[in-house]
Amino acid sequence: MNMAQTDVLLVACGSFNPPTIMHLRMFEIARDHLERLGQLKIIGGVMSPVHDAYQKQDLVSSEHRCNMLRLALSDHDWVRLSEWECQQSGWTRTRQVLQHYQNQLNSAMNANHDSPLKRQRQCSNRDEVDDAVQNFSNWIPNQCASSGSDRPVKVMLLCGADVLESFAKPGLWNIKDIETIVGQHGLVVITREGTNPYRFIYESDVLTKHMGNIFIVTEWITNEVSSTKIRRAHRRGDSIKYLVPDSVMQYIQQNQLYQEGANSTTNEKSL
Ligand SMILES: Nc1ncnc2c1ncn2[C@@H]1O[C@H](COP(=O)(O)OP(=O)(O)OP(=O)(O)O)[C@@H](O)[C@H]1O
Ligand SMILES: NC(=O)c1ccc[n+]([C@@H]2O[C@H](COP(=O)(O)O)[C@@H](O)[C@H]2O)c1
Ligand SMILES: [Zn+2]
Repeated sequence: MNMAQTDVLLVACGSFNPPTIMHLRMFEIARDHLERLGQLKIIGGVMSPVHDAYQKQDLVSSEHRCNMLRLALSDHDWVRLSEWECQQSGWTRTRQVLQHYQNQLNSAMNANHDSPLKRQRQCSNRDEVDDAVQNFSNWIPNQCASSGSDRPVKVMLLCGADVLESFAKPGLWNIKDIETIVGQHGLVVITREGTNPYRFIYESDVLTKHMGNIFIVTEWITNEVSSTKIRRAHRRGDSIKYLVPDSVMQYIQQNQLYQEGANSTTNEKSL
């Protein structure tokens, strides 16, 4: 392995209402691209569905969304579901979400090895270490838990270019949060129809300042599936097979999600 490599955990935040094949593809596209560049090693991925309090149009309960993600990821070898956001008392800003995973990862890595920190904690606060290991094991990539490596793992945000462009929506993102996300964590952005992430970075001082930490990944095998389009198709009785994992499609049918009448009469935005 190249000694200059940094280990990375990719975290995708979103509604996943429902999870689509593109949500899963994002991780593949990102890993291929980043590993080809040579400096980053992707040791795992986490899908972190947003809390019900996010109150996006037609958002089904986090219980359903987590169940669907669990099914979608049941045989995934390197991406895991984290229910942490959904278990909080309200919506958590993305900077705090990333910070949480980074903290968990740091303490669990320390707990995992016979580090001075672990020895210190064994004397003073054993429960905290056990908690970290417990929570850690739910979403931690296997190779990380067993790597025996003392190298830090960097938590990066994985998103589509529409989320990057939402940084400019007045009142939606705190500028300090953006600075922390791009400056300390880093951003992996998958291109999406109707977006121009290169121009968007050019037009932003803070993004330009941290552009070394922003990776734009062009999806050449374009696929404009979105959860909105899935909900719409299902509501109209059209097939959604091959657009969501089969297990997710069955779950939607069994639980009668996204039925006719469930949506508003307004036109839904596609991203
Ligand atoms: N086709 C796609 N190409 C690139 N990124 C995508 C695509 N679909 C979803 N994403 C990304 O997945 C993450 C989760 O998004 P989200 O749950 O909003 O899915 P969505 O398909 O955009 O759903 P909705 O239509 O309800 O907004 C976001 O970072 C979003 O940009
Ligand atoms: N200020 C913030 O931290 C902020 C603002 C808007 C959306 N988000 C997050 O971005 C994701 C976007 O999801 P949607 O694309 O489904 O709206 C969600 O996980 C949401 O929590 C974060
Ligand atoms: Zn979206």
